[in-house]
Amino acid sequence: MSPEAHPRIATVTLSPALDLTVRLPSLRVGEVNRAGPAELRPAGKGVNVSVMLAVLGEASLASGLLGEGDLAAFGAFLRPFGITPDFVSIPGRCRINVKLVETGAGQVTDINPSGPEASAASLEALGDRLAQHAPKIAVLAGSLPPGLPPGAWAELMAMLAAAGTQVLLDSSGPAFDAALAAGPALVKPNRAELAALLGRPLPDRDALVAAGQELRDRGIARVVVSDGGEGALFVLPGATLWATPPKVALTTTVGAGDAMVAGLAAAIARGLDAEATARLATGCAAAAVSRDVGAPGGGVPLLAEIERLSAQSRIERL
Ligand SMILES: O=P(O)(O)OC[C@H]1O[C@](O)(CO)[C@@H](O)[C@@H]1O
Repeated sequence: MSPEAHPRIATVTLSPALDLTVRLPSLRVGEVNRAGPAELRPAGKGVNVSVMLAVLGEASLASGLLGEGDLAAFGAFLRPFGITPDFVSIPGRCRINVKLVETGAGQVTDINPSGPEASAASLEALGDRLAQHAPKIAVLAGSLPPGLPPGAWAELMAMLAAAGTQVLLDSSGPAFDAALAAGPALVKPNRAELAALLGRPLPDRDALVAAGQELRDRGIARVVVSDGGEGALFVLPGATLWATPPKVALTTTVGAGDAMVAGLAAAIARGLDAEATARLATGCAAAAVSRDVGAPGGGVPLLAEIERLSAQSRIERL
């Protein structure tokens, strides 16, 4: 089998989407808004992670549950990046997630509807397939489709445990909560998601660090908390760090967290130390924020830009 058939990293998206990105100077709610050309492209958290991994030179398997009517379009999008699509097909079409990028205020409004319903049998088929691939690392990312219980990620993790796969988890709400007990190797909530999980506000850096340590005490070896333009907290084996990215022009926040997760997956696959991990993940997120979303193919960042922003990120030991 070719090495590409067995990439060491798999991404799993249970509710992929076509992202419809519309750029306009400002959004006038309740009025007719005219905009330039819109862009529609395959996305969803794990899919975005696979694309960013490709930029970093890491082949990956993009898997998950995908509407049968979208398999061809996702395959055609992913293959040129060297990504191996391997979705379990479910009836219907995936959701269309709307991203309204206001160029004036530099803010993004996301509308993420629910996708087609998935069955327990489709999740089991996916778990079997992933266990056969036995990737070194699996990135489980995004929300759950209707039809699956909050324990869906935990169920997949149990199936991957026998294969010795390390799981990186980026989810939120009850699905995140339920997956914690299944022992992910890394979690990457943002500040709001972590506050929701712990049921208390996390108003400052001290509160975030305490919350990160709390998850470490629950047995999660790596806890990364993203905090927008402020940077991110990295509670990693041997070091607790805060990474601050250099100031970049904000084009879109869509996919910045996914880019950070890609950097984390690549860092673990490469055995990077804590500081190099924080640098790479922060550089990936900053490059995603400043990329030209209007460029053909959704403006995928260049590796050189990621390297520049990684090198310019400030790392503090806490
Ligand atoms: O699965 P969720 O949480 O609805 O997130 C999906 C959305 O998140 C993104 O992956 C950005 O993080 C978008 O591409 C996608 O529309």
